[in-house]
Amino acid sequence: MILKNCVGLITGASQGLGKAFAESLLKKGAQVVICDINQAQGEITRAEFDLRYGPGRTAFITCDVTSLPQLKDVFSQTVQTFGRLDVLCNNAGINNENSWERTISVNLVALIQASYLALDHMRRDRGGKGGSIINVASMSGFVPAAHAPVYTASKHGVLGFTRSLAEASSLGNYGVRINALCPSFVNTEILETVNHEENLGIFYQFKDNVKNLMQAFGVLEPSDVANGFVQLLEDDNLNGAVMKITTSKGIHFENY
Ligand SMILES: NC(=O)C1=CN([C@@H]2O[C@H](COP(=O)(O)OP(=O)(O)OC[C@H]3O[C@@H](n4cnc5c(N)ncnc54)[C@H](O)[C@@H]3O)[C@@H](O)[C@H]2O)C=CC1
Ligand SMILES: CC/C=C\C[C@H](O)/C=C/C=C\C=C\C=C\C(=O)[C@@H](O)C/C=C\CCC(=O)O
Repeated sequence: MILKNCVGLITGASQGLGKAFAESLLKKGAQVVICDINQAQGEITRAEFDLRYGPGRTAFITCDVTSLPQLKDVFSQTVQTFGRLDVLCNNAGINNENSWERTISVNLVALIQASYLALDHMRRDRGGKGGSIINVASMSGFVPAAHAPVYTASKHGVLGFTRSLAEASSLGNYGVRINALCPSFVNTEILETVNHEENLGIFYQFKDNVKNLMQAFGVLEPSDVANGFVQLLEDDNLNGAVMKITTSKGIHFENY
């Protein structure tokens, strides 16, 4: 996909990885819609992008991705504002074993809902122009995590859903590529959750285990992951791919 002039929608993009993904699209000449439950930070990020990349290329929409009406409104506003939708990145995610139902709602259910809404706009077999969906999973889709069993389950679900929807898209000639991104630990706010019992709940006793993992495996920067994000978008041969990004091996793919 040529990213210049494309339109990308990224969930949970007020900060962290989503913000880095949005910026990588802007650098390629695309237009972006960033949506997030954190309105204050989202407005700050939009203003920052307006200054850096010019006004009118970034829209921010406040949205709780677990609300289907709000999610539908984001897609409608995206097409109303920029005329089309070429890229969806399901990035919004939380790590909370206490509110584990919400963790599943944000990390998996909302990702599924948004993927289906994007397909409604993109599918060539229904008059769309095709497109690309990137679902943000995690290396916890491969490595057990005593501190976060439900978070881990949500990311395993993202991988299964992504690979299966990609198969459906291929067999059904949707013209939509659907791939997964599995970063190892990245220097963002979510890493802070390991220090809070309100996040880890009964698994707080294992907080040192995950800190040892971070020590062993290292911590990436968002820009390292954004490079993989762009590769998944620009390489039209990739559909159903599971890209891993680690400090030890960099960008590589799971061969199932
Ligand atoms: N930081 C890391 O070590 C890794 C993160 N990931 C994944 O990357 C994605 C992005 O997380 P990070 O940028 O690292 O953390 P982050 O906590 O900085 O960013 C998450 C963003 O999602 C937003 N968000 C949370 N719940 C939402 C909701 N209901 N509706 C809309 N937005 C919501 C937050 O406001 C925040 O802006 C997540 O899916 C996470 O699981 C995957 C592997 C490693
Ligand atoms: C607690 C913070 C919340 C979320 C951060 C993130 O989603 C959780 C990650 C959990 C585990 C990360 C494991 C990282 C492993 C590596 O970096 C690899 O180098 C070693 C593991 C497997 C090697 C297989 C391979 O690289 O293909």
